[in-house]
Amino acid sequence: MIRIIDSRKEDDKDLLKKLLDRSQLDESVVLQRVEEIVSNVRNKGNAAVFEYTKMFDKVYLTAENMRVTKEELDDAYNNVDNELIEVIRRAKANIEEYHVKQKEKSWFSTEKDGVILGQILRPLEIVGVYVPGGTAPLPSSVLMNVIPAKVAGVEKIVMATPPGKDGKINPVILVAANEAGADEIYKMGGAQAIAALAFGTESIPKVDKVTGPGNIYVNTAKRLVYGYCDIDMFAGPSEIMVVADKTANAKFVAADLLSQAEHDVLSASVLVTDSEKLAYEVKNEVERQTAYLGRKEIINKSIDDYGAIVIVNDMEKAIELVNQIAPEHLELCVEEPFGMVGEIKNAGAIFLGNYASEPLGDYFAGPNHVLPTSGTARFFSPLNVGEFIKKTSLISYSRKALSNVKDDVILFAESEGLSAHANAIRVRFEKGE
Ligand SMILES: NC(=O)c1ccc[n+]([C@@H]2O[C@H](COP(=O)([O-])OP(=O)(O)OC[C@H]3O[C@@H](n4cnc5c(N)ncnc54)[C@H](O)[C@@H]3O)[C@@H](O)[C@H]2O)c1
Ligand SMILES: N[C@H](CO)Cc1c[nH]c[nH+]1
Ligand SMILES: [Zn+2]
Repeated sequence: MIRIIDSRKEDDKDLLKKLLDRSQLDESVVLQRVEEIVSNVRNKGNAAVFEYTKMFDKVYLTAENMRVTKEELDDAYNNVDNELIEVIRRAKANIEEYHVKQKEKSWFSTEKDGVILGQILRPLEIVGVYVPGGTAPLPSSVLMNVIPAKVAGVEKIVMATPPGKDGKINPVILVAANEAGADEIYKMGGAQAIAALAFGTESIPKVDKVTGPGNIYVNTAKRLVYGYCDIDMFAGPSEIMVVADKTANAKFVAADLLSQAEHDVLSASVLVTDSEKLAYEVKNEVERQTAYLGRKEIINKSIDDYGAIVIVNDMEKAIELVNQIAPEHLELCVEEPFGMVGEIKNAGAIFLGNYASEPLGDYFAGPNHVLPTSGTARFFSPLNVGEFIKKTSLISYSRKALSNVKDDVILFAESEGLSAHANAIRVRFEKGE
């Protein structure tokens, strides 16, 4: 049952703490477990991937069956409705259109006296994208990972996703991967998949970056491989925070809270409102709607553990809570949502008004749904085209230009005791040069 916290009368500190740390597992135990998985995959390659896939996914992988074949892709098209394939194509078009706008360009600027400075942008050559599949296969996450990589111009996109108990990948996932342009698809999940992508195995190419959401094992593995390759962010169990005033529709708000609660028992769904009437209406709606939804076990557990309706005195307090929690998704169901948006410092994605329902962003609107969770929207951004691009600086100076600044550089180098640095400048102005 969703609890009501009246922050006008009681402390909300516990709620904050609970929402920001939802692993329910001892972090050091998870870390130790994942360290072992990552190191075994690094040292033993395929054999370790097979062992962990058998252990966690109950599937027997071999070097021959771990990669999705052309026949499996063709077969997937026979098992997915044409109508759904068309929806995937329309979603792809929207996501592509949005992400193309993120593309930055290389630049060069010519300063005075023969100085040319610039920045070259190049796509990463090979990336690994992780598509979660433990609690539900998520074809929409295929599009959200692969499309920005494609728009960036990445040459090879290697996808990993856990196989179902039958050893197969969900056909909609395969269709989405093919439509979006994934180059290779491997049937593996969890920490072992992240390690295999980061270090490579006999069958899996080593990648420059791993992106994508996942559970605590996936995210911990991403942290451990960071530096051997790049990663995007911590994208863990889904979250939604709704800020609503008396103008909001209780039915809509409850439905949107439940939409994220169904992802995972660790998902968080929080309403903050200055209307006591709305708070109780939403509570009733959450119960009424849960009764007719699927995935009840997950919904009930996540709502019990990480669901809350917080009544606040005013919207200032609501905004303070948003900025402390830094939610993955924030809905502003208030009379003037655009008036409030400037106050929000920390949120992965902001949905404005009663008709920008969170699932619209999950599937179709265009912005990326791979978003930072557990308070990390304080410093991480949504997955974007820039994540698949690296930058190189360019510096060109004429003799005259260097001569203008040589004394400054020499003095600075000597202040660090680095005489060879100073010398490299000085020799260029010795007699005869
Ligand atoms: N933040 C985002 O952008 C975003 C987007 C989509 C989904 N999500 C979240 O991603 C998560 C997906 O998690 P999931 O579990 O469904 O799928 P997952 O693919 O991340 O994890 C499944 C894998 O976990 C591994 N695993 C399971 N139990 C293990 C154990 N005890 N020890 C070691 N490894 C183990 C298995 O190898 C399995 O293949 C959900 O919480 C969902 O809310 C987040
Ligand atoms: N809401 C998830 C991100 O937290 C993304 C998703 C995929 N499918 C449905 N929803
Ligand atoms: Zn969702």
